[in-house]
Amino acid sequence: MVSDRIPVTVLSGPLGAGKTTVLNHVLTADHGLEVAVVVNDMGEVNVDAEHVTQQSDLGGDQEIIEMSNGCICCRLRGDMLEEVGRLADRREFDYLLVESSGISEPIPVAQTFAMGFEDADFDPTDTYELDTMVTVVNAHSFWESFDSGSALTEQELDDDSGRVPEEVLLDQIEFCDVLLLNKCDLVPDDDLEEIETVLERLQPRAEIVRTEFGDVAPDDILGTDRFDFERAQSSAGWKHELKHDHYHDPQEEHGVTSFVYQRDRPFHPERIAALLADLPDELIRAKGFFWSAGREDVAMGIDKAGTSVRAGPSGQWLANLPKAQREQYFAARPGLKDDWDEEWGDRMTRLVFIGREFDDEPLIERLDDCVLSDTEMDEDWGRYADPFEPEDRRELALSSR
Ligand SMILES: Nc1nc2c(ncn2[C@@H]2O[C@H](COP(=O)(O)OP(=O)(O)OP(=O)(O)O)[C@@H](O)[C@H]2O)c(=O)[nH]1
Repeated sequence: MVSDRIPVTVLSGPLGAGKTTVLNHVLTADHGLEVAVVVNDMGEVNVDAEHVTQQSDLGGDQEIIEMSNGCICCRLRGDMLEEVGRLADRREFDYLLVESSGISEPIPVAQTFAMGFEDADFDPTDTYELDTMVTVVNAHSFWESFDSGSALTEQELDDDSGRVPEEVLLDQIEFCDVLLLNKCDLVPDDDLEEIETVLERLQPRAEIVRTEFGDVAPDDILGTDRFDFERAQSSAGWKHELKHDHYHDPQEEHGVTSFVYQRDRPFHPERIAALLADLPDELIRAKGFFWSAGREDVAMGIDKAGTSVRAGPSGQWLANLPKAQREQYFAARPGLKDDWDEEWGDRMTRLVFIGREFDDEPLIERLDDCVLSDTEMDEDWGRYADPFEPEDRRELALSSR
């Protein structure tokens, strides 16, 4: 290895996807590395760490740090740094594997290793180098995760974040370098192809590896050198789609459809709010921004992950910025000028939809019905009711089963 820092692989993925199974598989594999392990579990007793110790023949010289009663992406961030700092002092290992809890959000965990954390004494960037972010996906329950949002238990969600399992799972999928599609033994090949196609749409940059009982080759997740914070952060499929310069036709493959919906006119606020509360169940992901008539001051964002839909004020239009500041954006990204409208500037709608076995045309028609008509374009939009501005100005959660 070129760097003398200790490489780190982080395993994420929902409860029961197979993270511990993968961990055990890798620990007992023949890779010649001394691996230290941090296991994060939300429960009082760290069941996972017990499993790791019981199941792997660690020969007594491997170190397992258990982090219970909290999540390493939030409450235990500082604690985790302390622990890995202590480990680093001894430096009796050459690789660090972290199994995060099912509800851990990958970005803060990655940030902790890539940038340190607040005023923690230990700076991990001196000693550690984030090598690979891995997400373990349960092929067997993948569709259920999006149908019912029941992939994680109530207890697992008790972390005050207010986020539903599908949102966390999508974060884990959209921010990673390697996707392990585990439990492939339980799913027919056709379904696996469909799931893989969805995963590719959600996260085109990741390497997808099919596994049974976590039987991954160590090289697939250790020492891959794939992690790059900037790239990981912009690697979500919807970001790619939004960056397409222009609208592209719906793409259908293995029953998976994705398309970008783009319009220059605003939506009628109440009509689009009603539609967003009633999106087809087959839609797995919807993301992007839209223009709501009467709210020329702010771009509205949509974030649909499975059955959870959030929409509300989320960003600035360049048209609202002082001219000098706007010019700076144009200088940095000349493409921005292409869609500039004389009257309305960059106000427009651009949404990405990714779904499975769904017909895009009826949805496009319904979206078009929400766009202002010619007559409405001449109305006083300020008189429209605004369903997107709740009192506390937080995002409006339209539906979350
Ligand atoms: N059939 C099948 N079962 C599997 C596979 N991988 C893991 N399992 C089983 O699934 C269950 C959960 O696996 P774990 O490895 O504990 O899952 P986890 O992601 O660590 O779960 P938490 O730590 O509780 O979040 C265990 O009973 C495993 O034996 C697989 O590929 N196929």
